[in-house]
Amino acid sequence: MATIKDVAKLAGVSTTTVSHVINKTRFVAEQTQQTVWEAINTLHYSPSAVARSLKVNTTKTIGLLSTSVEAPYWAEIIEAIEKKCFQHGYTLLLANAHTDFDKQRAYLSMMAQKRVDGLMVMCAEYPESLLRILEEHSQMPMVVMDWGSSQASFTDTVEDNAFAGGHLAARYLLERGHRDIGCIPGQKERHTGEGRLAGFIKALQDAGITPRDEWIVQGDFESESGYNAMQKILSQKQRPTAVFCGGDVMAMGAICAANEQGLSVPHDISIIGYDNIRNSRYFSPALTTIHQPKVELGEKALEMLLDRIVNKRDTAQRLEIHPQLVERRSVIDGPYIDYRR
Ligand SMILES: Nc1nc2[nH]cnc2c(=O)[nH]1
Repeated sequence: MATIKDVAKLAGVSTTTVSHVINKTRFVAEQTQQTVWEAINTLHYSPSAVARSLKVNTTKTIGLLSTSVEAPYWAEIIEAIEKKCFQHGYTLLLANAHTDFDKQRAYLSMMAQKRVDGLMVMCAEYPESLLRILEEHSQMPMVVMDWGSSQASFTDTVEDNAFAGGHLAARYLLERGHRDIGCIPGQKERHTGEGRLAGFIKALQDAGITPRDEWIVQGDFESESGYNAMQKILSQKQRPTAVFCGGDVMAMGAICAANEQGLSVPHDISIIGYDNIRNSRYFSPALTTIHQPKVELGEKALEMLLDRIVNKRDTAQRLEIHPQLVERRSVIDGPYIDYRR
């Protein structure tokens, strides 16, 4: 592989001049620049990022400590981050730790050793042990993307207003004349599980309805859990007329369970999801859902992190995104439509 010395020799200049041409760090005469680039192209020389990093003390690399890329929700956020990183000339280093603490610790240490310029964190669950090691690594500029309203002085955060989104979903069902409403939330340990459920419960209580425990069946954001939870809800003597699923993928499982029991969504039971994953428009029926601004979440988080890196900001910032209702075909009017308050 050609080295910078080979390029300098072929171009008849010093290695310092080659370096200045590549990095545009000092004026070099037009003709000399051209000779150097011709030598670079002839030798297929590729400048060493390692050597550059040692010189300028940045690696132009962003680390992402995440959960998985398997679920569409994560995939859409990570895609947005990766695109933005590319636009800004950064390489994204992806570390899926699957809520495994040993893996999270190992990856954090690798990111630190690789001298990433900044760290994005999307670990889904934040037990004390994880928070402690994140704080231990807070010499790296950091943004935590899914930690809700939690405030920490060592990192930037993004508030996704999960409570407001759950409230919005339940309010919509109430306004469409449903009062017997079930829920399949994601894990309580996750802000998107607990926050969305809390908003749902509050909306029912505000409408004078006591949520029925037997209609709130725990899911885990996977389609199988939505399927099993819906089977459990439908096996009861009295059934709800509508169900709020705390994630679209669980809604997909729930629709499948209803269909297999000979029920039609929305005519026999209405279903509303959350996330507005790309494919939810192609569910059968097209899913009414709460839009989580995933692209905005990824982009805003990265921009906040770059601000920390480039402008050396060291005070914590918090940005917000806001969920929105997307009406499609999986909810119809319930039996109380004429008695709405
Ligand atoms: N799969 C998955 N989807 C989500 N949507 C919102 N939160 C989550 C999560 O933790 N996992």
